[in-house]
Amino acid sequence: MIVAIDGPAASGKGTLARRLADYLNLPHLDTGLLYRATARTLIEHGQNLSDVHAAVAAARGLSLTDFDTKELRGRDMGEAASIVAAIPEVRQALVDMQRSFAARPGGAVLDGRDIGTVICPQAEAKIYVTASPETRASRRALELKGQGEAVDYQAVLEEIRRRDARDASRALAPLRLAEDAVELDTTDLDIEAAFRTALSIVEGKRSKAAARP
Ligand SMILES: Nc1ncnc2c1ncn2[C@@H]1O[C@H](COP(=O)(O)OP(=O)(O)OP(=O)(O)O)[C@@H](O)[C@H]1O
Ligand SMILES: Nc1ccn([C@@H]2O[C@H](COP(=O)(O)O)[C@@H](O)[C@H]2O)c(=O)n1
Repeated sequence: MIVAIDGPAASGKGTLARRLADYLNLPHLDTGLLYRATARTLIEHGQNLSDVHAAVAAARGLSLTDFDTKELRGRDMGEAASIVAAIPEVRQALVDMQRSFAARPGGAVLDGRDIGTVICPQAEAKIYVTASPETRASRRALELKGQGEAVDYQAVLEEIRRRDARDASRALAPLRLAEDAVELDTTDLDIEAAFRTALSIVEGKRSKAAARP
């Protein structure tokens, strides 16, 4: 079964995707890492984030095994990733890798911005995770504080709003709710409650798929 989890920045996609993948014993791909790693390669080589040729070469050179997640997860890399992610040729260069991952025997859980709409429109379960921008910013600020970073809540909120606006307004594969996705607003749900709700959505879709002739 393919489970597609999409949603805006810091909505809890990754947390839910990891928990669901563990529970369902499926491999998980955090597709944001692909865009973050593409941006990091450009930065490391002193190249411009809007250099289409260099960005496509960086995206094509990626391998799913060489992600140093901790470094890629930084705030600056999130912002840089959203700039390269707006380049249609970069998105195109990353499609096959994501689809191959999703096509693993037994299925997979993928989280990102366009999984249910573009990468895996055939996914059996699609969840669009949201929460208010203020809630997302406080959760992210708490996370960063826990990692020892000095955090300005207002700056985190602005970053989240800016990234969402860029992701939702790009020409190719913008962030949006797939027609057949279930929206899960976690503003008033803790992680456990959000996971239970997500799991019930997935299990509902799985039983429906199994009942189909
Ligand atoms: N329902 C929830 N209640 C409280 N905290 C949550 C909830 N869901 C996620 N979090 C926390 O919010 C933060 C952001 O979650 P997470 O990293 O899963 O979001 P994301 O959507 O994957 O982020 P990004 O878009 O940056 O990849 C984390 O610190 C996580 O522990
Ligand atoms: N399927 C995806 C996944 C991510 N992006 C872009 O990457 C940025 C970083 O993603 P995170 O999930 O790690 O925060 C994100 O802001 C998007 O611009 C994407 O376009 N498509």
